[in-house]
Amino acid sequence: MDTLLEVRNLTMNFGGLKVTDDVSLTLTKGCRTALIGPNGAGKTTLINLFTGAYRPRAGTIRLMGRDITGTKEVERVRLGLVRSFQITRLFADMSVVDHVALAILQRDGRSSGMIRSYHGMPEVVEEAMDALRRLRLDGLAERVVSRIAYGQQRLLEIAIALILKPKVLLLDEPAAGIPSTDIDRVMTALDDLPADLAVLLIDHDMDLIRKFARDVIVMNAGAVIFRGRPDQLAGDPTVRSAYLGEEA
Ligand SMILES: Nc1ncnc2c1ncn2[C@@H]1O[C@H](COP(=O)(O)OP(=O)(O)OP(=O)(O)O)[C@@H](O)[C@H]1O
Repeated sequence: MDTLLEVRNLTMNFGGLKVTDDVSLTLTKGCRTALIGPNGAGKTTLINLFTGAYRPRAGTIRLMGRDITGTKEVERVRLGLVRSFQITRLFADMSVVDHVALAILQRDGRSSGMIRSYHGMPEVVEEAMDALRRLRLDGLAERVVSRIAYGQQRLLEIAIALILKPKVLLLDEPAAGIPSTDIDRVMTALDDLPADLAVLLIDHDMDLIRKFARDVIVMNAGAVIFRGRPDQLAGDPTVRSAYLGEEA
C-alpha cells in the first residue's frame, strides 16, 4: 500500500478563528513533500493535528489505513508517525550519544533503569553510533549537547526521530536558525533519509524546498490552496496572491 497518511476534511478552530479549513491530503511511501504558506497559514497547527497534540473538530486521520483520529500521541509515534524532536527536548549536559542511546532504550521499552546503563549493551552502542554516522555526527558522540553547534543539535533531533523507525516523518523547519554556511549539512542529511520514508517538511527557505521537495502543498488561511511540483509554484495565481497578500 503506497498511501501512508491519509487526511480527510480536517477542521479545527481556535475560538472563532478557523485555523484548519477542510484539509484533505495524502502522503505516500517515499514522498518528499514540502508544506509552505504565509505566516499564520496553519502549517504548524496541521502538524499538531497529525501528531495528536491537537484534536480536530471534524475530519479523519488514517495511518496505513488505520483510523488514528482519536489515538494518543505516544501511540501514533509507536505506529510510525514521528515529528522531529524539538530542540527544547535535548538536555544541555547530556552527551550526543547518550541522547540517541536513550531514544533506543525508550523505543524498546528498556529505559526504566539509569540512562548510562546502556554501556553494557553493545548492540545499543552500535545502533547509536550507526545513527550518528548517518548524520555525520559520530565525531561528536561524546560531546555534551551544549558544546555542539546549533545546526548539529538540529541534526541530532533528526537522528533521534529516525531511531523511532518512522514510516512518516514530519520536519518542522529543520534548518531554522542554522547559519547559511551549515545549511548544506542539513540538505545532505535530508538527502540521506531512507528512500521509503514519507517526509513532510515545513520550511520558509525556498532554496531548501526546491532542492528537497518533489511536490509542494501550499496553505493559506487554514486551507490547502495548491499541490504540485515546485516549478509550478511561481506561475500559480492563487499562490502568488496568497504571498502578495501577506506582503501587502
Ligand atoms: N494556541 C493557539 N491559540 C490561538 N490561536 C493560535 C494558537 N496557535 C496558533 N494560533 C493561530 O492559528 C493560526 C495558525 O497558526 P500556525 O502556527 O499553525 O501557522 P503557521 O502557518 O505554522 O505559521 P508560521 O509560518 O508563522 O509558523 C494563526 O492565526 C495563529 O495566530
